[in-house]
Amino acid sequence: MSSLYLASASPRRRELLQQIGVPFSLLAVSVDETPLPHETAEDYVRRVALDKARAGLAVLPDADACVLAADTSVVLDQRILGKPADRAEGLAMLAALSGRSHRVLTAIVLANRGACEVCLVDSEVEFRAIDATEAQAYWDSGEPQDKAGGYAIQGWGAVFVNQLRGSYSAVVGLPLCETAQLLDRFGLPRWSKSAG
Ligand SMILES: Cc1cn([C@H]2C[C@H](O)[C@@H](COP(=O)(O)OP(=O)(O)OP(=O)(O)O)O2)c(=O)[nH]c1=O
Repeated sequence: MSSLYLASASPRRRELLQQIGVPFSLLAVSVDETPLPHETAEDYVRRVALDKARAGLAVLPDADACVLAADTSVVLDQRILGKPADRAEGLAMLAALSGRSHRVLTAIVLANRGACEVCLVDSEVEFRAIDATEAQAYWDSGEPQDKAGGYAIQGWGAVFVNQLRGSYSAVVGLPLCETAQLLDRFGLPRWSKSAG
């Protein structure tokens, strides 16, 4: 049976994959995450996830192994919100997200040397209004800094979310239902397959 490498430095993705009982090793990859001019948000997350998977395949220690990679972006009015570069950008993101709905796009890629599958998961998150004092306190907590859109639904940021339509695990960074389906297609083990 071939082994699986997760091409990610995200502790969230690692924890989510562990949650469904998948044996895997980690691969460190680094790709350029700058959006291309006129690129749609959907094309952007797909491309970046594919780039991460390709970068993983290029450094695979085992030629028969598979690579899993993902990319998550918050999208507001077609605008891609990545990780905030600094406090000012983080506060501007929270102000823009306050009191309205946005989309969270997560693309996952599972690939080996002979096959490559991509899946895009689109979720909608609605925030209640956030005032400036609360936004500043939230930024100062340190939680938003390495998160797309400058918040974490799995952390203190949960208090902003009054509605979610879609996949909670996709918003956190790895859609588990779709990931399990891809793993099954590649014949890779997860809890229900290995049980018994
Ligand atoms: C919206 C949202 C994002 N995030 C995180 C998930 C991702 O780690 C991060 C989006 O950035 P990504 O570039 O998708 O991932 P990453 O750089 O953290 O990790 P990798 O090495 O796999 O490229 O934002 C949350 O943890 N919670 C949330 O609610």
